Amino acid sequence: MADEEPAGEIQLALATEHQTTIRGEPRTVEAVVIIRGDVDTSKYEGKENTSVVRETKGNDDMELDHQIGDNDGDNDDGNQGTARKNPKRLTITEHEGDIFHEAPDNTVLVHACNCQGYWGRGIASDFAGRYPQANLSHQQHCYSLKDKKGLLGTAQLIPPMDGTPRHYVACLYTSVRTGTRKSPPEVVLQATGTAMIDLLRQINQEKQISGIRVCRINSGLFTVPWDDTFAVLQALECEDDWQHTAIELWSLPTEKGK
Ligand SMILES: Nc1ncnc2c1ncn2[C@@H]1O[C@H](COP(=O)(O)OP(=O)(O)OC[C@H]2O[C@H](OP(=O)(O)O)[C@H](O)[C@@H]2O)[C@@H](O)[C@H]1O
Repeated sequence: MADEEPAGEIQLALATEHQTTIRGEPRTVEAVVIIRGDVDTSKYEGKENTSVVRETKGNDDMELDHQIGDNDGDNDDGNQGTARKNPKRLTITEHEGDIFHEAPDNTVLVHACNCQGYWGRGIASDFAGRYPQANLSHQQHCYSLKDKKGLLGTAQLIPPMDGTPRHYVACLYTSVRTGTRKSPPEVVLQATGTAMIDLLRQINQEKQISGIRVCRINSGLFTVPWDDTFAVLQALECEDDWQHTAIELWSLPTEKGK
């Protein structure tokens, strides 16, 4: 795990400059430097496209309630502010089987992620094996932010970049960390709502998407009861002009009926 590595610095020169948007702010990153411990970072001052990230220790999850999504009280995420009459909801269909199996080109495959930039275990490790370039994009996205927990409650939609079949990979940042330091369930659930809306907004700006497949996010290593996450998804309010509001929930045969 990153926290256990010795002090020092790691430089990641990105193969291609990375364009990303975080909370509406466009960012361009060409190199990432990860600092651990007492390292002089003054040589990186003025290098605009270099993101210098300092790894921090300590459990910061409890600060997060105040940092999820847009908390400025306006109504720009479709789920805050004044209630809408008869809001459009997601159409959710349930499917049994492997989420990856025969997924058509231009399907979005959705999973939940920590904000640290690694897909270590669970279905995340399957994504890492199948989509190595998308994994790199995910890492760059996380390391482009000085304070990674700012990703909580946001989503990253990664376009197809690993050959065929052409699949989009979507990361819902629903917990800052993982393992024993994962975010508490109420934080994960709140983040799931805002992240899913963020993802749907991005999906609905894409022209070629053919479908959206979601696994039972949060219900494995994040240990949030599936019914709670399902209720969050059912309650989401979609924008009226969104074309993509149908999601497929894929459950493994062992999970069906639970
Ligand atoms: N092929 C397949 N098709 C369909 N469903 C499949 C499947 N394979 C597994 N599932 C199910 O997919 C759900 C999610 O279960 P997971 O435990 O993976 O994820 P989660 O969302 O609770 O937690 C996220 C953290 O897990 C990772 O691990 P690390 O932190 O990296 O170590 C990440 O990086 C995050 O941090 C469970 O219902 C699994 O049965």
